[in-house]
Order: sequence, then C-alpha cells, then structure tokens
Amino acid sequence: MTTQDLIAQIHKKKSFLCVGLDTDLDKIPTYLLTEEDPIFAFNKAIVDATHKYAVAYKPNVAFYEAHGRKGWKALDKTIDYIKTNYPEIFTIADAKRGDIGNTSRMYAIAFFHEMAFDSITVAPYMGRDSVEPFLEFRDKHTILLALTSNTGAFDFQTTKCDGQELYKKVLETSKTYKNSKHLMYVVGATKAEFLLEIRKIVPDSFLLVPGVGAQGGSLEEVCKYGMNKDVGLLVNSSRAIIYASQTSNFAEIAAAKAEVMQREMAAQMAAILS
Ligand SMILES: O=c1ccn([C@@H]2O[C@H](COP(=O)(O)O)[C@@H](O)[C@H]2O)c(=O)[nH]1
Repeated sequence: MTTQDLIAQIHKKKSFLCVGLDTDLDKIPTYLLTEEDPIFAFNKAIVDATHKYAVAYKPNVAFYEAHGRKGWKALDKTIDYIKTNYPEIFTIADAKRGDIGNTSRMYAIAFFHEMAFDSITVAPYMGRDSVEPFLEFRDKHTILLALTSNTGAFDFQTTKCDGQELYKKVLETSKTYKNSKHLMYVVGATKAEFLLEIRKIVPDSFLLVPGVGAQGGSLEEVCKYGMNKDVGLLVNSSRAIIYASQTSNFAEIAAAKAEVMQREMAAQMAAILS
C-alpha cells in the first residue's frame, strides 16, 4: 500500500486509529476457547466490528509466536482475512526485527511476501545494513523504533551520543538510508511532548504512536504536537479496545470504544487541519 493510499483512507474515514490485535487467550471471552482457532475467531469478530473506525491493524507478533505453530497459523489467517475483506486497511506486523543484512532480508520476505503485511516494526540498534534490506520492498513500510512508550526508553534512547539524544540520531541517520522514503517511526504517546522536536527532524514522516488507552497517553497531546498536514499519525490502542468487554457482545463493545476514538480523531483533524 502506498503512503498516498493510507492518507486517502485517513481522510475518508476521518480516523487515524490503529487497532492492536494483541490477542491473549487469558483475556478473550471464555466461550471462544471451544472454537477450533480461538485467536482467529476473536480477531475476525474484532476486525468485522471495528473496521469502519480503523485505518490500520497491528497484530503484535509476540502474542502469536507464544503459541508456536498454531499461533503462526492464526496470524497468517488473520492477515489473510483483513487483506481479503478490507484491502484498504493498512497492516502492521509489530515484530521489532532487525539483524545482519542477509537475515533482515529473510525477515522482510517472511512478513512482506509470505504474510503480505504492509509494514513491520524494526529495531534500529544494528544500524544501516540491518534496516536497508526492509526498505528495498516497493510499497512496503519499515517502522523504526525511535522513542518508545515504556519507561525503559530513558535508559538509552534519550541519552546523549556525540551531543545528541540517541532517538534524534536514529531519526537523522535513518534519513540517509537508501529508500528512506519507506520509513515511518514509532513514538510513544506517553512522550507526546517530545513530538515537537521529532517533527523538526521528520516533518513529513508517518509516526506510529502506541500508548493511548491502557498506557495512559493523551490523544489530544499527540495531535497537538505530532499532527502534520497529511495527519502523519497512526495512533494505536490495543487492550483498551479489544478487551473492553469479555461478554458475548465483546465485539460490539470494542466497536463502540473504537468509534469514540474515531470521533475524537475527527474532531482533532477538523481543529488542526482547518
Ligand atoms: O513503544 C512502543 C512500541 C510498541 N508498543 C506496542 O503497542 C501495543 C500497545 O498496547 P496497549 O494495550 O494499547 O498498551 C503493544 O503491542 C506494545 O507491544 C508499545 O506499547 N510501545
């Protein structure tokens, strides 16, 4: 999917909501556990109920890998289901990969070709040759961790390296990578005030912003400091939407939560972009 397709969808739906599919068998309604593939059954219900309000889905791969072969199958079925039924929706494999070049290339093939994700999250720590193999894929996007939402982000990401905070160095240096136009960045909603500085370095890039909802980040602050002329944001919420209820109408309640977020997003777009 091209960035222009994503922007068009954001304007059409007046939403930049990404629903996180962090599907945990201990948290889904217990009656689903008798299904042949409970993870897929849950995801399908959530996607069918929320797709009107969301422009992206982000399965966190850890929740699938934890179940071995069955988990991978559920992930594959989920991405196939989204691509077949809602092809306009942007998909993100939250996998946080990155390795020496030839290994990164294998990760890219796995997530971009085998599973047809539109994007993948990548850790920048191993540098240029670990990231560029992902950037070779046309109309696919590599979402580099810049400033993450957790408290441990302050251990390294904000420390100074050659007089510059490491997250800023990641942003600056990554702009020199081959095919850097395919880059997006992760910035935690819990660190919204940093977005002002981040936008000075990457004014036009899309930012994936997790941390609204269960982690307490503010959507309003994220929009105030991070929205650009194309919106430029994908704000993720996982637990606060998908586990809003564990009753038989869990999907409807998830949709209601997603709709509340979509309305707030529409209001922010109207206020900031007008
Ligand atoms: O900095 C980061 C990077 C990734 N995540 C992931 O996003 C979701 C957030 O889930 P919530 O339930 O909405 O808190 C989850 O998959 C994280 O692994 C992040 O939170 N922060």
